[in-house]
Amino acid sequence: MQVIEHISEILQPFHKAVVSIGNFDGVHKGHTALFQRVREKADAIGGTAIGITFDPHPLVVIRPDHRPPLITMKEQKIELITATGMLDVLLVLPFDKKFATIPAEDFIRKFLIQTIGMQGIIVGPDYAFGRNREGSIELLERLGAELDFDVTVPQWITSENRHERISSTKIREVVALGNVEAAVPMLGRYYQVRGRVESGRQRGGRLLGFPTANIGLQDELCPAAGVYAVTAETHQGTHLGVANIGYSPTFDDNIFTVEVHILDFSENIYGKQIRINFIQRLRGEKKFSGIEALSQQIHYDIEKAREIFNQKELKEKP
Ligand SMILES: Cc1cc2nc3c(=O)[nH]c(=O)nc-3n(C[C@H](O)[C@H](O)[C@H](O)COP(=O)(O)O)c2cc1C
Ligand SMILES: Nc1ncnc2c1ncn2[C@@H]1O[C@H](COP(=O)(O)OP(=O)(O)O)[C@@H](O)[C@H]1O
Repeated sequence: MQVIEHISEILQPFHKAVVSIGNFDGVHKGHTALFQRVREKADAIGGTAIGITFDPHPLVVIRPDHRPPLITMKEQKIELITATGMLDVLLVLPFDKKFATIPAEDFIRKFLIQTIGMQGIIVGPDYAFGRNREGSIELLERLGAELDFDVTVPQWITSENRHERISSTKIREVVALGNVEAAVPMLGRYYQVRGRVESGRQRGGRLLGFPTANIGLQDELCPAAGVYAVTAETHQGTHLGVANIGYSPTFDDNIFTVEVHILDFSENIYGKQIRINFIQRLRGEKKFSGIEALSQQIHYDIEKAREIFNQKELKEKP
């Protein structure tokens, strides 16, 4: 799949472009289903399957106070869309205030038709884009009749066990509540955060006997404070781990951290990139009477996490 991040790289329209446009935050199963339809339609006409997304998320530019926490940052979004194997081209359009003022009709005529060569578009049932969300399905259908492109609006995709439609909003809700398991059928994978290992308060290893790799989050969605069974991906591969999110109330410094103790691991990974995949929530954060009580509880957390990994058979193949 070709990734294009600057419009100037598009030198001529694509051959029979079939497109889907969206933020695709999370690249969840609903998004994958749309890409599948794009692939099928492109194959049917011998055309090019194209995804169009924006960076940063438009709300970050238009209404920063209403910006949603992101399920996937740009890098992971591109990786996941690539991994679906369904698209030929992904356009990641730089979104800024000027872009936000383009009337939807101009965007369709000048960009989608003239620049891209669009012959078909597939969008979800509530999709609208462009200034003031003028780019409605009605507008697409009206211009489709005039300019001769097809508009396909597939049904909502629902998750198998929840019977409700899959959406980035729903995924944000369950993850924010710590119900990371509920996100799995919607995402088709575990919820993941990524970051560079920063130095913390030097308590984990020395004081507690459980060193933790601390990472800082920016715009990402953060699971509710608490303790989780996780897998941690380092440059060495995938390991089992226990993560703690919150303020470590046993100590009084009141600093928010996202940290992971990686099981059976003793390397210095300061400055390295790691990824944390959330398998299951174990408990909420608690204030303990002291270091010994907290340390004992972390032992129990690790036992519980190992049981979960064994049940899920994550041990051999996390
Ligand atoms: C699995 C796990 C569970 C934890 N649970 C708690 C908790 O319930 N309450 C708490 O105050 N701190 C908890 N901690 C956080 C420790 O207090 C924290 O790791 C320690 O302060 C080290 O911080 P540092 O990495 O910045 O040195 C937990 C840590 C881990 C790894
Ligand atoms: N099993 C492990 N899990 C996580 N980090 C580990 C582990 N073993 C060693 N480390 C290293 O130790 C560091 C954490 O030690 P810690 O005492 O908690 O200090 P800090 O306060 O800087 O987090 C990690 O950033 C990592 O480089």
